[in-house]
Amino acid sequence: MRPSEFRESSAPDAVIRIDGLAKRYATGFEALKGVTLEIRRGEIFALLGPNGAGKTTLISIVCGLVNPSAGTVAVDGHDIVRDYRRARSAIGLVPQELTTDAFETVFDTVSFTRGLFGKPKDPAYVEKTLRSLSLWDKRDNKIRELSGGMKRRVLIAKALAHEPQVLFLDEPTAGVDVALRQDMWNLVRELRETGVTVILTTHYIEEAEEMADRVGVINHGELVLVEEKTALMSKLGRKEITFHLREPLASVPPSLDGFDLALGEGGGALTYTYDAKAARTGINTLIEALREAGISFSDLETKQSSLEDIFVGLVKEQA
Ligand SMILES: Nc1ncnc2c1ncn2[C@@H]1O[C@H](COP(=O)(O)OP(=O)(O)OP(=O)(O)O)[C@@H](O)[C@H]1O
Repeated sequence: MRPSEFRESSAPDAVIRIDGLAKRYATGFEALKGVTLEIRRGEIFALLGPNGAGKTTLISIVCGLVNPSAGTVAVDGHDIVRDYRRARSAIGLVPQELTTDAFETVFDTVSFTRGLFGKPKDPAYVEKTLRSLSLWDKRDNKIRELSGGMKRRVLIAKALAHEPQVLFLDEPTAGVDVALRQDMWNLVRELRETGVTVILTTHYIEEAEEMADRVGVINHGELVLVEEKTALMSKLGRKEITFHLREPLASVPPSLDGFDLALGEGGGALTYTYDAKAARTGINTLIEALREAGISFSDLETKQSSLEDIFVGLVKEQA
């Protein structure tokens, strides 16, 4: 199966439906090559991918900032092209950095953003949002007077100002310290409790592991994998141990059949794949079995599978 043909079964309650989405920039570069994806209402979805994979392009199209070359996107049932305003008002976008409003107060900037979406003034809603983000005490502070962490919270408050159903977070913890990262993660979980669907982009596996219900991996403009987080993490937890043998083997002896082994380097290396998170990895038993089989090794090395390996594996599989 080619990555561009990747399809998941249709979700019963999808808040976003992306179908065959492609983007070719004016330079001729194909940033998206037919992405099909459904985001379920109320989930936290992490979009992972290396630099230049197409994450920002995908989000920008869904948010109406970039025009697609082909394909369709519906947000809460509204087509992003034909019914742009309604689709856009269902979305809150949290950018990476705050660029304006430095002299405005926290309360005013959030109220103003609400107005931009044509929503009537609702000081009670703004208060509730600021309280939920621990910003209420800072409501009369100017934004430039806030710490970096508080500024990030203001970005979220602004994105929530018009009561969107879906919140996009673009690299929410890029360049933030560990404490603030934990803080952001808690915040996102709390948002989900309120029924908001959250889609975040990240380079950090750890972030996806902590927060996401499902993970999508995008590479070279193609969605190469969409999986429940737990299933993906078990793949990421796999490790390899390679034994460099003193004497090359023609084949793996039958006494070692019970182990997940692969013979490489012309029979000179034996690689064992195991689950690093399992209570029993089987390494000790394997070493005993090797000794019993009279196989001795001169060196060994271990390797943790990374997101990169998963990409490589997926690309190979689908080539
Ligand atoms: N306006 C543009 N014109 C031409 N090419 C573009 C344009 N915007 C993005 N690209 C190219 O499209 C590809 C995907 O870019 P995109 O910003 O979507 O990637 P990304 O996954 O968000 O990367 P990062 O993690 O670095 O933010 C890149 O190769 C980029 O150079």
